[in-house]
Amino acid sequence: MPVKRKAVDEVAGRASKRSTPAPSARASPSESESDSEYEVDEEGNEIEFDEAQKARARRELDAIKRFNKNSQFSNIASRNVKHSRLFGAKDFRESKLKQDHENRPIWIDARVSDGSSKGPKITLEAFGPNAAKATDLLTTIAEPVSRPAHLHEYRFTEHSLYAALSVGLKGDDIINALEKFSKTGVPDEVKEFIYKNTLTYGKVRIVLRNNRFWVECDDAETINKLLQDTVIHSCKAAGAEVETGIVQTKATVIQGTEQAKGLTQANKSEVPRDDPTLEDERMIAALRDEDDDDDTYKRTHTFEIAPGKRESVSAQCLEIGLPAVSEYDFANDKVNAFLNIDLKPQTQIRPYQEKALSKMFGNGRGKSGIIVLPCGAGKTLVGITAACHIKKSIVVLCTSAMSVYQWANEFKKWSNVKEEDIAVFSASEKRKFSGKAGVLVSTYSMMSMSAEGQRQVAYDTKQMLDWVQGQEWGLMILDEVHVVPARMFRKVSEQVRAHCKLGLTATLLREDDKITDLNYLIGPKLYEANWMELASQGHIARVQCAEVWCPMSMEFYQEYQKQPPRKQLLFYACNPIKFQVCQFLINYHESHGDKIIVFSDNIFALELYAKKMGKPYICGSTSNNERILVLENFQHNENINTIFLSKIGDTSLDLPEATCLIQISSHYGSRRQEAQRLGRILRAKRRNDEGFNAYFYSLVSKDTTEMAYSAKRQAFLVDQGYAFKTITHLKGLNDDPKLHYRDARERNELLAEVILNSEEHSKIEEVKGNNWSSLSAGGPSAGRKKSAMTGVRRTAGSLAEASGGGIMAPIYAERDRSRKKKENDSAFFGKEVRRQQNAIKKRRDADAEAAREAARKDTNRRY
Ligand SMILES: Nc1ncnc2c1ncn2[C@@H]1O[C@H](COP(=O)(O)OP(=O)(O)OP(=O)(O)O)[C@@H](O)[C@H]1O
Repeated sequence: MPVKRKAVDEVAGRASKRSTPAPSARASPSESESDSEYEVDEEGNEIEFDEAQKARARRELDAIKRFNKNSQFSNIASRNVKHSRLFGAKDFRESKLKQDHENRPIWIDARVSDGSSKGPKITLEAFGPNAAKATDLLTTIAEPVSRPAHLHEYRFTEHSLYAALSVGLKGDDIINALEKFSKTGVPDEVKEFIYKNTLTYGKVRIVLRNNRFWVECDDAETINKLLQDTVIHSCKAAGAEVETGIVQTKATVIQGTEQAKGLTQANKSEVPRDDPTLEDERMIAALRDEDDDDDTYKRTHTFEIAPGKRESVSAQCLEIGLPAVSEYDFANDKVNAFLNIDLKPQTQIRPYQEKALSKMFGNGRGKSGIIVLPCGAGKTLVGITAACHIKKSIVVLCTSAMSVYQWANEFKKWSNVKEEDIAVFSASEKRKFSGKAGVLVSTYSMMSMSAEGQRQVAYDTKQMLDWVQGQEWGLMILDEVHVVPARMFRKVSEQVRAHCKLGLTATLLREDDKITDLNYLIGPKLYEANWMELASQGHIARVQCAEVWCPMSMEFYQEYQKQPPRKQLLFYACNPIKFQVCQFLINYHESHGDKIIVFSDNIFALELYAKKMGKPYICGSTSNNERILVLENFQHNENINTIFLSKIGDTSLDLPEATCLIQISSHYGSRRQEAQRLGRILRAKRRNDEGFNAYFYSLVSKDTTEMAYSAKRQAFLVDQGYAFKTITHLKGLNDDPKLHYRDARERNELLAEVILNSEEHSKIEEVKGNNWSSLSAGGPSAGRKKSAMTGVRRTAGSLAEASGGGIMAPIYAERDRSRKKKENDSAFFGKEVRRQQNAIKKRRDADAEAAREAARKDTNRRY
């Protein structure tokens, strides 16, 4: 029996088999009419209409046209979208679709600014034909804003256009490519925006070669214009003249790629080229960084800048509308010592890692900027490959002492760098490399301890800082770059004279607006990976996300409403129904072979849940040995399938066994924390098993402020394409006899505890002494060795800061624990003091127990 599919549906805006236009799109009637007369059978084969059917279709079409003519929608369109603008989104109905718009996947919004952000917006139909090629183009010329499953949104910015220029594209190339992919043509406003930003950007380059700065331009006219400016002219090196020469602009082959290993291009695993209708191979080749022999060499005009005048030239170039970009010509740097470092032969970088690096080394020179890859996608290897490419001294800055050792180990794991060529600068270890060039790994806080700083700098630290200052560094790698505030970065820049900077992060976002600082401090975002694409390729796990609504039990909700906001947290975190949901999910996933991490920022709730369910937990106060024990058991003991973690487990936790994550209390509306936590299960070992999914549950107490926070927290992940399902009811929850808090007495006791503790414990954890060395890639035992070696304590900045809400997320102050211990041990009255402290503690515990008992009785009486 044939299934009728009339193309009139399409005119009415409904979906058809042939095309999937954007919801508000309407093809011009002539195009629709020519398409209108067919039907398809169950196999999908087209069948011709007979005359009667054609007549009926025409009548329906006429009716729809009449309706559209009279409808309010057609009025909006004819009024040139005067009102639709009020709704924020672009209405494409007034745009004329191209004849073959079905083969073209992008919509371009003509508006250069929508009030909140600048730059034209592009919407990509990720399901349409040519979407893969259009994605290649858009990731090269625009910034991804949001990439859910079917419709992706991008935006042009000055920086994204500059990044496009740096891989050899020109303004005309960009417009021509857009024209090919666009359904409606490139609006004039957008062309103007592209020309304006590509005409000047990249025309002037400040190149660092052999420790001397040069101004470089492609055309003589621009260099003459610069020299006519009195300020720039005065910054020219004494006796320097304009030199004209040829420079190599071809991208060098990135190590660790198949190309580097001499494999043929034909064997490359890349996005398939499925479309013969679009023929601009040259543009596509540029996007894919393929060989383009014509562009290998280019003529340039240069003059040298006088020592110390680089900043002035840069500022003046900006002033006269010719912003200069900085490049490091490392291949021709004969002054700085060569570092013998290569990736090990067996190291193979992944296609997205190669793509990210090709943006950095697009024309054979090093450009500073930021690479954004999801947690667990291998940022470390990207940094190491960049180091192997530059082959000069490298400095790596991380957020904690633990990461310092991880980076040093990863260098040894992936590259052939010699042990003696790796220097470490942390609170507990200060080791220089022996040769002229090497790799130094340190923390932001160590490196920003300047002589004029607030803290007294120890002698060996000062020695080390002087040594760092006395070197020229080819590349500075900034790990977790989103946490670095401008003032700290300036301090670091004073210490480290780096020719090129690479920032690495998974979440280029903070709840304050400090993230834009990174643009001018480090450089533009060079590459941002698509989380969903990486998941579909098996590089990170596929994750099902769900928000589970947990109604508050009646007695809890009554008390919750009476509390001031600062005390409410404990009520919604300890909601007995939330507890039951958590227990139910744990039972369910354990029985399905999952390993589960439960996260709680609130320590009272963490302990309550973990103790009641008899599961191990780790928080800031847990000793290092205990942490290692818990984690080792989680990894290797089949009876330990669930652990509870406080926020100290948000980052740096490498537990590929974990396949399910449940969040019971979190840091308000922090999008970053949500993404970092999700990152803990993205590395799941079983990610390539057939049909495997990891699970991320966020438990939210219904009708509380937690719901608003939860929506905000999810925003970043939703933009990455994760769909959060809302679960309002768990089947079987009410009938499960094993669940706690099923009877009112038990709930009342819990309520009494919560009331009693709400003053003191309605907070989230302050991270102190967080040493995650045990969680490194080397596994728990590696961690044990390291922690014994380092013996450092780290205290974090304020909590708001840690989530990005303040000026600085974890600023770690490191100090030697052994010294503190010695001080305590040598205290003359040490023993007596400890005895008295124990007595006081015992008395306090007894008082607290008595108060708890009284409160319990009181609540039992009331409910
Ligand atoms: N090209 C590659 N080949 C094989 N393994 C890789 C490759 N790239 C990364 N990995 C592995 O992926 C895992 C995650 O890498 P890494 O720790 O660098 O991720 P990350 O992006 O820094 O994560 P996070 O943001 O959570 O710190 C590591 O076990 C690493 O060895």
